[in-house]
Parts: sequence; structure tokens; C-alpha cells
Amino acid sequence: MIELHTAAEVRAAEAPLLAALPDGALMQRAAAGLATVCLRLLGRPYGARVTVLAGAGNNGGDALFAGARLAARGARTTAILLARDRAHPAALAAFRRAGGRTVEAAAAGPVLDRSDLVLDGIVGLGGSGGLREPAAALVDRAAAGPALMVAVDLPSGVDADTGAMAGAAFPAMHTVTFGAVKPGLVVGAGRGSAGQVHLVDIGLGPHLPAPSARQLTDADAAARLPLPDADDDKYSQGVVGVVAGSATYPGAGVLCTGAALRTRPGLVRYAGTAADGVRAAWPEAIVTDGRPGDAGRVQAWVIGPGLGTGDEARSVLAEVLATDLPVLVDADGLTLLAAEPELVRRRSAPTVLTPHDREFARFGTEPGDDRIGATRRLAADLGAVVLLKGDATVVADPDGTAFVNGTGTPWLATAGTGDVLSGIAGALLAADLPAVEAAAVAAHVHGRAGQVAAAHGPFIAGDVVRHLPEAVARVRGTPSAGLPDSGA
Ligand SMILES: NC(=O)C1=CN([C@@H]2O[C@H](COP(=O)(O)OP(=O)(O)OC[C@H]3O[C@@H](n4cnc5c(N)ncnc54)[C@H](O)[C@@H]3O)[C@@H](O)[C@H]2O)[C@@H](O)CC1
Ligand SMILES: Nc1ncnc2c1ncn2[C@@H]1O[C@H](COP(=O)(O)OP(=O)(O)O)[C@@H](O)[C@H]1O
Ligand SMILES: [K+]
Repeated sequence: MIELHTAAEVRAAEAPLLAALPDGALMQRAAAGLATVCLRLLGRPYGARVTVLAGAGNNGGDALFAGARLAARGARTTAILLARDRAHPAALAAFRRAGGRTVEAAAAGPVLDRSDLVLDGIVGLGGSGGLREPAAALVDRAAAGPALMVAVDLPSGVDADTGAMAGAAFPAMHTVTFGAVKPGLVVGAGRGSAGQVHLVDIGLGPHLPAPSARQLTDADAAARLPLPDADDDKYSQGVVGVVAGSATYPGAGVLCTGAALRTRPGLVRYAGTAADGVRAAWPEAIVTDGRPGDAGRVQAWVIGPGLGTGDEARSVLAEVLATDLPVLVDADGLTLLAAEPELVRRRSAPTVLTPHDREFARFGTEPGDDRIGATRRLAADLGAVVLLKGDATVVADPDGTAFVNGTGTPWLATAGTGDVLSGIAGALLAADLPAVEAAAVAAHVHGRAGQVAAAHGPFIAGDVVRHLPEAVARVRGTPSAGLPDSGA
């Protein structure tokens, strides 16, 4: 599990260590970890041109101390002091002692053009707003050059807690972060500016509170994905009911049903007016063109994709939400629900809502720049798990538990992939996972399936369904093909 901690949590955890350890010890831990990552990235440090963009605070201190360590390994290091009279004094002294030189910001362009690695020590946790001048222009110049762009703690210009970018930010290829991964490195615009994130342990562990949000790894998702065992039959694995698609638009019903089948192939029941299309695509499903009540017993419902928003759709939604079963509501179901939120507020069984931004806004507020905060607020308001889709999908429980998804590919931004996500999550709800985990694991597996599909070229939603078994196998770390083995 990757635990995400806010700036305030990190600062609070640092306080007892700063009091207990010798002066500067924590910064040396940070700088040593940073230098180690830079050495690995450079391969051969001897003669490499390293440029440090150093701000006035401790973030600049980390970068200058790391620069001193790289200089000691033979790198040619130059620092550009962005607030000349206010650089971290001990770090600047160490940098100079190690042979580092400094240049004025005004004369720094040619240095940046020839750098092998640029360290962003402009601002860290103390930053606010976007990059200011002259930092913004220097960062642009560095980005246009050949250098590896490495952010110290977080890319300057990115909000540590939300990932919001109020203006320009350092476009990092790698971010070396200290003590804990900050939410802003994995969510919002910050995700795109952080590149690959490397966590350096500086000993904060025992002092950190329970994380404010988490990200699942493959192992975390695998541990939650249920496996059939010898005592299982098709009913005991959890039966999913799907109400999606329509006679005119059968696609949503086909994709959603297929995703549920391919995630956990026990039994999927379909009820709705896309019955013919679903029957033709998935002979394994049990299909009725009647209402949900005609479908037979299920352990969870998925309702909404391609359903329409007319009276019949509204009545079917009300029927499903009146059951005491877990229900996932998506797409047209969300449009209907936004007009009648009491349908979900009055439920006691788990409900999962899976809006994209525009569907989210129908409930009264835009997601805005703080996607974790906004998702938590809507979940608490409605008493339902909310999964806000995007490049970093956020899942929140009404109790505040939150997950940020780390898998996926922009190729998933294609019609119908949301219907696939609903089917995956519905299968996991029917398998009795806690609703917030069903949603988070579904987002993880869906993203992996997108990545597997993308490896074969541009894909459409049906390809994501087709690649689900391989994605599940990858998440489990098991080979996806091979001779069947007894009991495997
Ligand atoms: N407290 C400690 O001893 C440790 C701190 N660490 C480092 O210290 C950082 C936090 O240090 P500080 O609290 O000194 O703060 P920062 O170094 O992040 O930033 C403070 C300075 O940046 C300026 N500033 C703020 N926003 C700006 C903007 N948008 N553009 C330009 N300048 C801006 C402020 O005026 C101030 O001078 C962490 O991110 C981490 O890198 C690590 O060394 C671990 C130990
Ligand atoms: N830029 C992106 N990068 C990664 N994943 C994305 C991106 N844009 C959308 N997605 C994912 O693709 C899916 C799209 O779902 P949705 O918007 O409901 O589409 P549809 O209604 O056509 O099925 C979601 O799982 C979302 O997280
Ligand atoms: K930084």
C-alpha cells in the first residue's frame, strides 16, 4: 500500500525528529537519498554536468547538499541561486567546499542548455502558487535542453496536498520525495508534473498518522481479488445483476455484462431492453427483457450505463435502489439520481456512484482542483462511495477513507470504457468486497487492462473487456498463459 501524507502531516512528523536529532541530520538524510537516486540516474557521475536550481528555503538546502555529494563524486556542479542573499547557508558552504560554482540567474541560460541533470530545489513544502520569475523562465530553458529533470521533494509550483497547479510548475521526469509520498504527486495536475516518484525514508515512519489517502499496488489489489475454491459453485461466487443499455443502444449492456463476466465468471444476470444484443454477445449470461425483479436472485446490481433518463429508467432505478443489496450507479443512472438524491441517502445497503467530472457536477459542485477533497465531500453528503473518474481516479468512502488510482493510460479515454469499469466493480461488489475496496480494486484492474490493451496498439472498450483476464493475471503476478495444471 502506498500511503499518502499531506504537507501538514509530514511537517508534524518531522517536528519530534528535528528536536531529537543533531542539527541538520534530517536534511543530510534527505540529501543523501537524493544524491543516491541522482547517481543511479546519471550512471557515471564523473564529469556529468549537474545544475542546481536553489531557492531560499530548506528545499534549496536539500538540493545544494545533494549537489555537494555529486561534486565529491566528480560531477561538474553549478548552482543558480534564485534568492542570492538567502540561500541555505550551511548547504551553500558545503556546496562550495566540494567544488561547486554559482552563477547569476541572468547568466544561467547556457549552463542549462548543456546540463545532464537539473535539480529543482526551488520550493518544496513551503511553496505556494505557481513558479515565479526568474524561476519560471529558467525552468522553461532547462526543459528545452537535454537534461534529466529531477524534482526535490515535489515539483516546484505543484500543491503538495491536491496536485493543483496555479501557474507554471517544474516538469519533472523523476521526483525524489522525502518521508512520505504527498497526494499532489499522484493526483490532479501534479501527477503529470511528478514523473517517476522515488520515496526516500528519512525516519518519519513512527511519527506519521494514519494516511489521509492511499494508493493500491498490484499486491494490494491481488490480496482483495477473490479466488474461487473447491467448494464454490456458480452461485456462491456472487451473482451480478446488470441493468444497462437499451434497444437502440445495446453497447453499454454488452460491455458492462462482459466486464462482469470476465472479472469473476460465476453468474451474471441481465435485465433490460438490450436483451437481444447481450444474449448474442454473451451466451454465458442469463438474460431477461423484463424488469430487475424478473431477473432472479443477485448479490449486487449495476445500473445506469446507456439506460436513458425517461420515466421507465427512473422507475427501474428506484426499484433497484429500494433493495437491500449493494448497488453501483453509473452514467444515466447518475443523471437521474442527481435530481433525486434522497433515493441514495435513504439506503442502508452500500451504494457506489461512478461519475466523470460532468456527472459529478450534476450533484451541485464541480470537482475543482482538490479532487480528493471534493470526492470525500460528495461521499459524505450522499452516504455513498464515490468514484470520480479521470487520469487518476479517486475513490472515497463516506467515512473519509480514500484511494487514488495509480494504473491506467490516456488511451482509456474512449467511449464505453466507463461501462467496463462498472461491470468490473459490480462483480467485486457481488463477491462481497467492502464497497470502497470494490471500487478501488476495480479502478486498479481496469487501468491495468487498459495498459495491457494499449500494448497491442490503439484500442476500443471491447478490447479492455477482452484483456481483463490477462490484466487480472498480471495483477496477481501469475503467468497469463500456459498449460492448465490440476488445481490451478
Ligand atoms: N525541516 C527540515 O529540516 C527538513 C526539510 N526538508 C525540506 O524542506 C522543504 C521545506 O522547506 P521550507 O519550509 O524551508 O520551505 P521551502 O524551501 O519549500 O520554500 C520556502 C521558500 O520559498 C519561497 N517561495 C514560496 N513559494 C514560492 C514560489 N511559488 N516561487 C518562488 N519562491 C517561493 C518562500 O518565500 C520561502 O523563501 C521540504 O520540501 C524538504 O525539501 C528536508 O530537508 C527534510 C528535513
Ligand atoms: N486521460 C485519461 N487517462 C487515463 N484514464 C482516463 C483518461 N480519461 C478517462 N479515463 C478513464 O476512462 C474511463 C472513461 O469512462 P467514462 O467517462 O464513463 O466513459 P464512457 O461513458 O464512454 O464509458 C474512466 O475509467 C476514466 O478513468
Ligand atoms: K522542489
